[in-house]
Amino acid sequence: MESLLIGPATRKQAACAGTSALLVLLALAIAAPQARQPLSPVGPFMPMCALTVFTTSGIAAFLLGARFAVTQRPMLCALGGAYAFTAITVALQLLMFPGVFSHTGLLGARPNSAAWMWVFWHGGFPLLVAVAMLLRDQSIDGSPAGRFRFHEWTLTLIGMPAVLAAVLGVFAANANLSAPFYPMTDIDSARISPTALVVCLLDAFAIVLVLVKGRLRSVLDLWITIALLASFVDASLNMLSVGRFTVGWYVARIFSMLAPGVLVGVLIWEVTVLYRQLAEAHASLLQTSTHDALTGVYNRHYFDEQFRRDFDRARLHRRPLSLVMVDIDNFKAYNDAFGHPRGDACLRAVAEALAQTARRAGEYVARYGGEEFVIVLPGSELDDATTRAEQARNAVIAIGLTAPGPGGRVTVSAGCACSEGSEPSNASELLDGADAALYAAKRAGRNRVERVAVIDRG
Ligand SMILES: Nc1nc2c(ncn2[C@@H]2O[C@H](COP(=O)(O)OP(=O)(O)OP(=O)(O)O)[C@@H](O)[C@H]2O)c(=O)[nH]1
Repeated sequence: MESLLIGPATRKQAACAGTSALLVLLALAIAAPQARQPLSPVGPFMPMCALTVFTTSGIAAFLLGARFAVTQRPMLCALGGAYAFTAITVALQLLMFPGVFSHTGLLGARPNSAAWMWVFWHGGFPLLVAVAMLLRDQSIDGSPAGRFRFHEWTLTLIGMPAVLAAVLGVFAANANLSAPFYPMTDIDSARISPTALVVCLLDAFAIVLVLVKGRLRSVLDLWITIALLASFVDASLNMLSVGRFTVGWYVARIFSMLAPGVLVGVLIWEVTVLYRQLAEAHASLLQTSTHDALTGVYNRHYFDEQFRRDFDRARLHRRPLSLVMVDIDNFKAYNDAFGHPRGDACLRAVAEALAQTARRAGEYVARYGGEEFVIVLPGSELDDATTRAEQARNAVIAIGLTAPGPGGRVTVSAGCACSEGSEPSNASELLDGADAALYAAKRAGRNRVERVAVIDRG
C-alpha cells in the first residue's frame, strides 16, 4: 500500500515547500552577516531546544517506522533510523552538556563531550538520510527470498543507528577528544572550524542526493529537502557564530528544531488527510450498503435487519408498529410503453413521494423489490397508518406522471397492517399481513389502500 507521503506531490505542496525553502535561505542570508553578534544569554534556551529536538525526532522515528510497517518501503524505515539517531545523540548531548544537569555534565562527560555529540548528531543525520535515499526505490514485496524480512529491516535501519548513537555517546564521554571547534572565547577570529565545515558539506551532499534521486517528485522528497536545508542552515550558522548566545547560535538552535519538526508536521498532515478519507469512505460504504442505488431510499437488506429490530422494540415497549406495502400499478405496461430508463425515473419519483410521507422520528421507506416499497411507521396504529398510506397514494398521483392505462396517471396500491397490544408472533407475520392487504387492493381495482385487522396475539 502506498502512503500519501511517498505519493506524488501536488503543485500546491511544491509551492508550499518552495516558499519554505526560500524562507529558510532568507533567514540564513539575514543571520549570517551578524552571526557573531552577541545577544543576552538565555540559559534554558539550549536545553529547551534539545528537548524539543529529542521529542520531535522520537515522534518522527516512530511514525516513519509505522509507515514502513504499512508501506513496506525500507526508505521510510531508514529515515526513521536517521531520526532515532538524532533523538539519541541530542539526548546524550543534553545530558553531557556542562551546566545543564550538573556543572560538568552527566555520564562522566569530559569538557568536549557535548560538543562532539553535536558533531555526531549533525554529521550522522545527513549521512543516514543519504542511506535512506539510496534505498528509495527498494520495496520488501519485490525482494527475492532470503533477503531481509520486515523485522530485520527494522532492526537494521532503526536499531543500528540508535545503537550507533549510544556507542558514539560512550566514545564521546570516555575518549580524550580535543575541541571540535575553536575556543568559544575566540569570538573575533575569522577562522572557520573544519569540523563544522565537514558537517555543512555532509548536509549539502545529502541535499544533492535527495534532489538527484527523488527529483522532488513525492511529498517526502519535498519535505526531507526542507529538513536537510534546515540542518544545513543550523550547521552553517554554528560554524559562523563561533560562540554561544550570539545571533548565529540562537538562529541555529531554531533551525535544529525545524529539521525534525518539519517531518513531524508532514506526518501529522498525512494522518489527518487519511483520517478524513477514511471517514468519507466509511460514510460512502454505509450509504451504499444500506441504500438502494436507483431510488436512494433504504434497500431490502437494510429493511430486513431494521424491521426485525423495530418489531422487537415495539413488542418490548408494547407500542404499535405499522407497515404499509406499496406497489406501483401496471408498472409493466409503463415500462413497455415508455422504456426502462423512464421506468427507472418513475421509480425514483415514486420513492421520493413516498419518502415525503414518512418523516416522523423512526419512520422510513425502503425498496422491497422491483416496483414494490414498504413504509415502516413505528408508533402508528392501524387507522393512522391507513391515513398515511392514503397520503402516500395521493402524493404519487400528485407527481402527475402520465401512465399508458385508462386513468392516465401513475398510481399505487397500498396494503396496511399493524401489530399492537401484546405479542404478535413475529415480524414476517406482520409483513404477510401487509402483503395480503396489498393483494386485496390490487384485486379490488388498484389505486387504493386496503388494511388487515390488527394482529394481536395477546
Ligand atoms: N424500469 C424498471 N422496471 C423494473 C425495475 N424492477 C422491476 N421492474 C419492472 O416492474 C414490472 C413489474 O411488473 P408486474 O410484476 O407484472 O406488475 P405490474 O405490471 O406493476 O402489475 P400490478 O403490480 O399487478 O399492478 C416488470 O416489468 C419489471 O421489469 C427497475 O428497477 N426498473
